[in-house]
Amino acid sequence: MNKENTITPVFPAGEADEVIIRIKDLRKRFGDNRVLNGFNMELHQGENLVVMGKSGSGKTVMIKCLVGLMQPDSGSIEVMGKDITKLDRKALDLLRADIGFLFQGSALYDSMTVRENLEFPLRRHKERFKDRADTETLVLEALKNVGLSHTTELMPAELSGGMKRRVALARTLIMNPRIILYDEPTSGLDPITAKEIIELMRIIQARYRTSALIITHDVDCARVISDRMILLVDGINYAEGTYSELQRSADPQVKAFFK
Ligand SMILES: Nc1ncnc2c1ncn2[C@@H]1O[C@H](COP(=O)(O)OP(=O)(O)OP(=O)(O)O)[C@@H](O)[C@H]1O
Repeated sequence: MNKENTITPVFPAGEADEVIIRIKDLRKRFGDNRVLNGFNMELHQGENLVVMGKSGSGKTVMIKCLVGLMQPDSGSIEVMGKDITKLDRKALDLLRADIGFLFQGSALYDSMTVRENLEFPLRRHKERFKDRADTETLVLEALKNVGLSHTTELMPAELSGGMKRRVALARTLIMNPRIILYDEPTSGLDPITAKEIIELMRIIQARYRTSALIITHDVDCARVISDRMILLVDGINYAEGTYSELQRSADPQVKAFFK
């Protein structure tokens, strides 16, 4: 991938081969509907991993299991060395503070200004941030990182779709997460705005050395952002590799993703 080498990381990188998330033999069914049938995945430090799967293939179910919102039937999920299926609520909450989410719809609070939207997670996790710079500085820094320094006093209704997503990303970054989970980060955006968001994701990964799991249908997004990809078919990690490796595959199920 054509990584930007002019970006200075603000946090020291971890070990490149350190596994941040390890999912083993994950299984989940709803009645007769066997959604995950032994899914395996490893996310490494600093990596952008894209998971692609058809609609209804179980991507959301996998993410919900990963963050402890859904209990799998079996399998193990280790996040930064902890098996999340065995954590109590408090420990899970603590772990979740290291994980940033950028989900469909961005979900900003409509009645709050951009500044208040960004302050919200900081207030919620006061303990965690007591040693960091003051709120004002953190908010401005996060907005600057997404190119929206001028929007602090605006309401979400005054922002375009792309700007909303940038603010949502700033709100995620302000938490200084080690992992970011993106669920369809470009859905609903026009191609140019989608490109801008992808570029921003790339810059953020380079600057913050976050590890990112990206769920997308968007082949262009996968091509630009992914270091590695997993294709989820029939509830398993059907194929894995770089974008160009997978694109060259002769397997009809793999080819179908690149049409
Ligand atoms: N709580 C639930 N109860 C019953 N079935 C569910 C539940 N959650 C998901 N499913 C089923 O699991 C399957 C996978 O759903 P999931 O939302 O993970 O798909 P997806 O790959 O994220 O699809 P999309 O790309 O359209 O968002 C679907 O058949 C869905 O109906």
